[in-house]
Amino acid sequence: SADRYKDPSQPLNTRIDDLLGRMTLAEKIGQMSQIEREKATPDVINKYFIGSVLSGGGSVPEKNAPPEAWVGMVNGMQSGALSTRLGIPMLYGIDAVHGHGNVYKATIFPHNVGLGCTRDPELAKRIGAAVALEVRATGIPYIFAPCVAVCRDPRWGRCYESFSEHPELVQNMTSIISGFQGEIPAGGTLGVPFMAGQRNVAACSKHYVGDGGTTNGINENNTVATFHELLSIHMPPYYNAVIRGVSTVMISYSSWNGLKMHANRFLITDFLKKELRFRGFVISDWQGLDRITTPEHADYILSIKLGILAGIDMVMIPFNYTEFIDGLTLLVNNGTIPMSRIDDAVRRILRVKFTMGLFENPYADPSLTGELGKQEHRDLAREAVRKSLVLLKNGKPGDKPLLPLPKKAYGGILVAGSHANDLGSQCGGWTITWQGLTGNNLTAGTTILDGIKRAVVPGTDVVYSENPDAGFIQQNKARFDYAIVVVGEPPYAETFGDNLNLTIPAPGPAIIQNVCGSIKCVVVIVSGRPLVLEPYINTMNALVAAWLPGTEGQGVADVLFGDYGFTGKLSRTWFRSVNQLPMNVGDARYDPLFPFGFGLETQPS
Ligand SMILES: OC[C@@H]1[C@@H](O)[C@H](O)[C@@H](O)c2nc(-c3ccccc3)cn21
Repeated sequence: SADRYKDPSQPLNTRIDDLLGRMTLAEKIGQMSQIEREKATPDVINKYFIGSVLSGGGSVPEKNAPPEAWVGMVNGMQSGALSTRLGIPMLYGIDAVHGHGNVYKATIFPHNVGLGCTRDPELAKRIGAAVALEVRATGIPYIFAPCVAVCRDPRWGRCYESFSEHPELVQNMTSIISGFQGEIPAGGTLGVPFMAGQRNVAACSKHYVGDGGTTNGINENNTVATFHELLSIHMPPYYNAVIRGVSTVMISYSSWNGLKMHANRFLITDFLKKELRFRGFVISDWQGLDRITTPEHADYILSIKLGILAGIDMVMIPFNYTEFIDGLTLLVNNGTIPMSRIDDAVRRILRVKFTMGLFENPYADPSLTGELGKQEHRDLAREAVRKSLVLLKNGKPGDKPLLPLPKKAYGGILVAGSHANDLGSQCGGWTITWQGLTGNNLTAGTTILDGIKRAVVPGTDVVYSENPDAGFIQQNKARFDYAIVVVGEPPYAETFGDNLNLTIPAPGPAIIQNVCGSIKCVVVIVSGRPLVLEPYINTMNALVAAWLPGTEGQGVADVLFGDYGFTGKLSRTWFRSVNQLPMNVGDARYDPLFPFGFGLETQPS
């Protein structure tokens, strides 16, 4: 019979059943294998029937690769997949967690901690749609986003990837999935994988489950919680993600009450697949199987057995693919893993690939390359920056408000602090490289200082000094109308961001004390999370949390100078001292410097 699986007019399950029925074990296991692009030559993809390829953080075809280079790379790999006996297209995945972060000149949006402060699910959806277009500009149809972690301790290095400590706010921001994948139309079926068309991407809600609840925020560690606490704090965003038709779910490195999530059959199969009726595919994290054992990779056969039997469908291997393929083949052939488990995994993978139209559209749409870094997307990102900033203080007690700042400053304006003129630091981790970069050469964007200079009336003297010394300040303190001090955290990702003291890195505190001690100042904090502020807050006239705004630094000036009012509200509790942590809204003992939901407002001037 003609290959019915190739006929898009056939019902979805007919296509899946027809194709599955034709597949050898090797072809099935190939579909469950995701490898890193460094290993993914067309020949390897063809020979091992590889179903998916990824770019790890910073893994690019060449430095500053243009969209065309990405398209060429992905299409080359795809040709390897389509030349196999059954011609099942491969699925290329990448972390587009605040815009297409790995790609030179992509629009970088505020990280999720800032988006949570906008309280604007519609904005998040618009951002998702824009990110989907920038990802498609590079020929990629699948992203490992959104992270729907409910970060309960800001000492966690990934707290900025979480929309909020409050599960309901995270649930509301899952609207970004409907931006990435498109909105399920009225009359459409909720709760099954959905993708509207070829200007959308398949999404991945991560990391299932409880990644944001580990002890002391230690990355990949243990989340101690009753089942009720897990369901009420960490699980809610997955209900919304599944209903919105999220195509995939990624498993967390962390453990729940001492059991590795990657080996948790109850939560992956019995709860996510059966109770929540998730119909897409479950993907491991990078070497997630290896890390089931301590030390990691100590018994890879055991890892494969536990992970696959738990219900993982696709494995982000990502390098030792022959070891994985051989190991899984052995476990099926010796009856340890039943063919029914393999068929469930492949069925889910094929459902996503058929649903997203990958069989009909395996190659990139070259007409979309112009979507990367498009001004319209940058304007959207700038709007998101404006709405994400939170005004925490505006004038000392008894003083009149300092913000909005006057655009005319007769004596001039002093701008100080490393983060005023550092595009990389304002973007944070997952930007160009995995850990992110400092400096201004990493990609295209505008720094906070650029924005300030463009906002003030022409001729206004804007003096930038990264770390002005006491002498300079004494000589000039009568000169400047006011100062803007921008300090914060360096870029980081994952474990590198774990931090138990959460102090503003030096010389930030000294700059605050030196400048604000002599000149009226507004302090802008560029960070992935709340930091220790209490010792300095009285010297500041005004204080703004800017989070990790991304490439559109002008959005900061837009609200500082009153083109737009401040509207942002804290998505996280701002603690007084790390000794209080973890401390979240709703806790019996709750004594924050600024509570969840706090944010002063200003009117546009
Ligand atoms: O980039 C792919 C995935 C990403 O989607 C996950 O959110 C994240 O947990 C992650 N960590 C690594 C990773 C960790 C350590 C060394 C090398 C890579 C890889 N990845």
